[in-house]
Amino acid sequence: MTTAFTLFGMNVVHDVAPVPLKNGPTTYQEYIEFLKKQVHHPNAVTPLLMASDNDIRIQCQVRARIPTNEGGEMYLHLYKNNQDTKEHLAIVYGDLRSRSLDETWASETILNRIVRGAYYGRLEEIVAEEAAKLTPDQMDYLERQQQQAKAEWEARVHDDKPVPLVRIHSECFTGETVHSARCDCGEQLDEAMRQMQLAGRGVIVYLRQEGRGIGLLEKLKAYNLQDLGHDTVAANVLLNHPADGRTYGIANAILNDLQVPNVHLLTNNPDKIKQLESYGNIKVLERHAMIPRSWSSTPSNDDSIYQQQKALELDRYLSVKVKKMGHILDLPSFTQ
Ligand SMILES: Nc1nc2c(ncn2[C@@H]2O[C@H](COP(=O)(O)OP(=O)(O)OP(=O)(O)O)[C@@H](O)[C@H]2O)c(=O)[nH]1
Repeated sequence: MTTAFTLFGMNVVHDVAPVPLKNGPTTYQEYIEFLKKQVHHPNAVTPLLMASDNDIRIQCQVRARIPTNEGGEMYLHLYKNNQDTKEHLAIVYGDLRSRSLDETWASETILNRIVRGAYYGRLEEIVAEEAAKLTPDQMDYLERQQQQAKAEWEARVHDDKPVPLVRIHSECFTGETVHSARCDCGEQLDEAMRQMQLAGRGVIVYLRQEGRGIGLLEKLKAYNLQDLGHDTVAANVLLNHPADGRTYGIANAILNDLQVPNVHLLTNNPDKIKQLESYGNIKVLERHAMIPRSWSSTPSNDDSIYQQQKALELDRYLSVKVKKMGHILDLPSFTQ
């Protein structure tokens, strides 16, 4: 019983004392019915998707806090758009806010807003054992606390905030989930998160463009062609796909929604910079190189044959990105 209570029974940390409870539901069933009305308000409607300059429409539909193993935390933002059916994400560090998430939906309750993450400040449990005592007064309490938290957030916002670190990262199930050593994707994602956590501010736009846009099915076929000796570019082409089929219009719209007109972009890929800036609303003030970990030190002869073989595959992949895809990276002498 208490699990359901803690799901919805959250509040913003502030020094406002909870209002005394009165006229509340008296049974568990009454309490659940009361909360359901707040969460699934019959008249709450999704607003029209937000239009951006390039006619790509996106909307942040939900945001949630994610604590990480390293001790920091970020806010995951989930976006819908009018270009595809994918759930693109923004991993946000620090005080950046989504315009489309913060919009007020018709007839929504304060609990609607909290459940979809459009709240200010921080949430903490206020309801556990005594949940059945909750009353509509509790909603007024949340309402007042949110107004206060929003006012505090607005008072803290200054124009002179540092330019945020930004990474536009394409999904790589093999590199990020099953830790494939064929590519550096997992390593790059971890490094971007590490740097943003350290800086306290930043965004990783996580695009569902698996396999440079060809999808996992085709990427796995491409891996078999690579095992026959074709490189990562040739394998795509042999399967009748472009070497890189990705676009960055949705990333541009997401960054626009998060109100970051200037960015320091973590990338080696010139195409990302060119495409991102082509819409005219976002400027890449600095590019920060993503140097592969294995290229920042010379490989050791003590490595096992297996490790050397693995390193060879990754080096080949990285070299092709430099030689054939124009990535901006110095090739270490041992790959030439
Ligand atoms: N088709 C194909 N896709 C691959 C292969 N290895 C990795 N990928 C995909 O390549 C993409 C890499 O994305 P990113 O790391 O965002 O971009 P990048 O082009 O390497 O550029 P930066 O990392 O920003 O320098 C992901 O979508 C991976 O799934 C491969 O061998 N074949």
